[in-house]
Amino acid sequence: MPSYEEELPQEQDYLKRVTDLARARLAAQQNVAATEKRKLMELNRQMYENTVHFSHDFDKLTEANQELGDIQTRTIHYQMMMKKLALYERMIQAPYFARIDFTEDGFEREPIYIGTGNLTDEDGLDAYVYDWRAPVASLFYRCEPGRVSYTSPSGEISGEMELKRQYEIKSGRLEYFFDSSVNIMDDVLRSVLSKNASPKMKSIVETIQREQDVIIRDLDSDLLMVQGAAGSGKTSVALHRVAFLMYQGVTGGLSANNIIILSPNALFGRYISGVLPELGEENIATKTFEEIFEDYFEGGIQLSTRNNVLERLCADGEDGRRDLLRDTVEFQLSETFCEIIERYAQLYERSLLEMPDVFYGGICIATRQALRAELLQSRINMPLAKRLRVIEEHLMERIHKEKKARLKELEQFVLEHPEHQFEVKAQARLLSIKEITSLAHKVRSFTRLNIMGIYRKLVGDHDLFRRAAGDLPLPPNLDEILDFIASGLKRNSAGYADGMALLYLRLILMGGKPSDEIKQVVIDEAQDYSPVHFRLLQRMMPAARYTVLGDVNQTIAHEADMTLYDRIRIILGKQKSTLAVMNKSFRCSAEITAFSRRFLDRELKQESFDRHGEEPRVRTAPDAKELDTLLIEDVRSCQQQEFGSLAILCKSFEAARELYRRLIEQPGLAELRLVGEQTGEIGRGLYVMPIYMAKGLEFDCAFVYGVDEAHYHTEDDRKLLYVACTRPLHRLYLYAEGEASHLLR
Ligand SMILES: Nc1ncnc2c1ncn2[C@@H]1O[C@H](COP(=O)(O)OP(=O)(O)OP(=O)(O)O)[C@@H](O)[C@H]1O
Repeated sequence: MPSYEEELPQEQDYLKRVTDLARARLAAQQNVAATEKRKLMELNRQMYENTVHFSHDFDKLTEANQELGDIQTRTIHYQMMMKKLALYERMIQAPYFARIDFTEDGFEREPIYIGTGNLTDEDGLDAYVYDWRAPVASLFYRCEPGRVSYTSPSGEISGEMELKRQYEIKSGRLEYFFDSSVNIMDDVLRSVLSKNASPKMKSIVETIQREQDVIIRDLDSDLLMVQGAAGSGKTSVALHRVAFLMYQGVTGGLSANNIIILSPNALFGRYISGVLPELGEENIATKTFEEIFEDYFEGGIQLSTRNNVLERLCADGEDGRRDLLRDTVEFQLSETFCEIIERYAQLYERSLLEMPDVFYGGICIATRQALRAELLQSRINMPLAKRLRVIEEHLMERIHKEKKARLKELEQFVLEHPEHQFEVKAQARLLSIKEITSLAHKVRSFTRLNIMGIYRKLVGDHDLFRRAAGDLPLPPNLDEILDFIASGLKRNSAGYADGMALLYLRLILMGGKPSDEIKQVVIDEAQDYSPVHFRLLQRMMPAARYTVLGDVNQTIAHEADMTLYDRIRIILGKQKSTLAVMNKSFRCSAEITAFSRRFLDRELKQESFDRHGEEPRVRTAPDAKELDTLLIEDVRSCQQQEFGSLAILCKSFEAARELYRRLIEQPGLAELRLVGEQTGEIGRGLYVMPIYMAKGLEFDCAFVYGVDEAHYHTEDDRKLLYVACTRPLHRLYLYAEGEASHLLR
């Protein structure tokens, strides 16, 4: 076998060829792109001038419309050019990170260099670098040298893998390379994981693990679910999978507007926003359910956020009130509540929707019976709101038909009553307009649905609620729950759980907005969603495929176990569903993972990647002042050790704010920042925040404050501690005033 020194010149030579080629490509593409840009700008200018000039000429406007189509096509083409330019720029810096030598049965040995994009020669026949998403690259992630096979679009391909090599290339220079075995791969991963946390999530393309790769490349499942321990790479896998599905775009797969990523809050959305661009893909906007609500209600109802509910559930307060809020929210987001809303919607249509006789000029143009008959005869699978619109149109047509005759009557009326302002015809027309306007208003009072009003009627009338529920199981404290909901409803604003129920009611009564273009829905932190969320998605995007990732041990203020995944499968109703499990945590050191294990459901195993650090420490003090002193000491010590991101985690925002006020006074802690609902982004530095806002994020060091028995003693608290203790990569400290909670034992 040739030695490192013998191989080095060949490798350097290959790198030079590849970077030279990337440079040449970049230069050529830059010229083409510059010409294309000029053309596009010229077309845009012409289009603008023509549209202004011909704004009254229909033919010219049609022509302009066609031009607009051309511009859009050229813009897409231009964007693809820009993507290529970015790829060549990346390749000049580091064109590949791995190589495998593969001899396909019946062919010659071929070195396959793997990077974040494809690079071929001019005619596209010889590949210099393969994209990590190409089928052959899966050998690098899944196999050891020896007899191997991979799945390509044309079927299973077998052969011999002779070499598996990794490279460190910086600024176009080969720093070193090594031939990898399992142990060496682990060393590389250990070195990657030992680094400090970064403010934005990073790509893991060079160290994707076998079980992660299987999930990333799955093309068979309509519903792919992943239960993964904290820090096992769920979010990373989700984003690499999105990049993979977009790569399939070349062969008829997905573009950015075919994918939606649901994120628990805006802060998390921003944290993950760097990964796809780093992989050379367009970023995909993440959405929260609060934003989806806003898309439908368009500012008509102000919705309070889920974080707001979590705060009320986690903050200090009267236990009874908190329990009632928890019961209420749990019930509102449940399957039963959805079922009740569905039954209520039917009841509303059949017997609660009141339609009066409609009179015009003293004549009945439609009786209530006729209107009801028309409603029932209309297409039953059309949402009620649409059928009512048809009725409204019919009524207005009838009114317009009678208008002339009615005008004659009104002229006669005006003649008989001489005390009017204008001449007879004008006065009659004025009366006619007023009459029709008021009638249209009356018609709309029953053809236009007021979702908030309909919902308020349901939750405000206990008998009606029970009637709608029929034989469904109801909570024992239903009356209390309904009073609690009704008292919280305002005219133009709603709590988060009300909002989800309102959205569900709206989709049933008014139908969804067409969103056939969404083909893949990615849901991270799935354990935070309830049946209503999955039912909403099912109604909004029935044809989409789903990737759902969660950890039932990380629920906050509600219960979840492995049956969560069965329920998701049933609600989404997908034929081909798969549940994968990822147990190994890559985020925390082995000591932190071992410590966090005490908060886990025993049935779910959790392993740690073999990376070691200091043991977590539980610190206690008799009063808050002394406890603060210990905390400050630890924070300073971590800062001196050059840890860049530090988070002090409290049970609620209220507790975080109180601690913030005390600490900000301390010398040397001026950079401390309080993270709340309004915080857009967090970078390196020292933060204090509620645990529920730290979900999905990671820090070098975490300081979990206030873990005394009084604050942490329930099952919910146990899960909250699990979330908090699995945030740090390197250091974990916990602080209790008096005795620490028994949950820490
Ligand atoms: N194969 C890998 N190679 C390198 N780093 C990895 C790998 N898998 C995961 N990581 C790292 O582990 C950390 C945790 O990953 P990630 O946030 O995706 O986990 P998670 O399961 O979503 O966590 P949580 O349950 O807390 O939401 C990140 O820093 C990520 O970069």
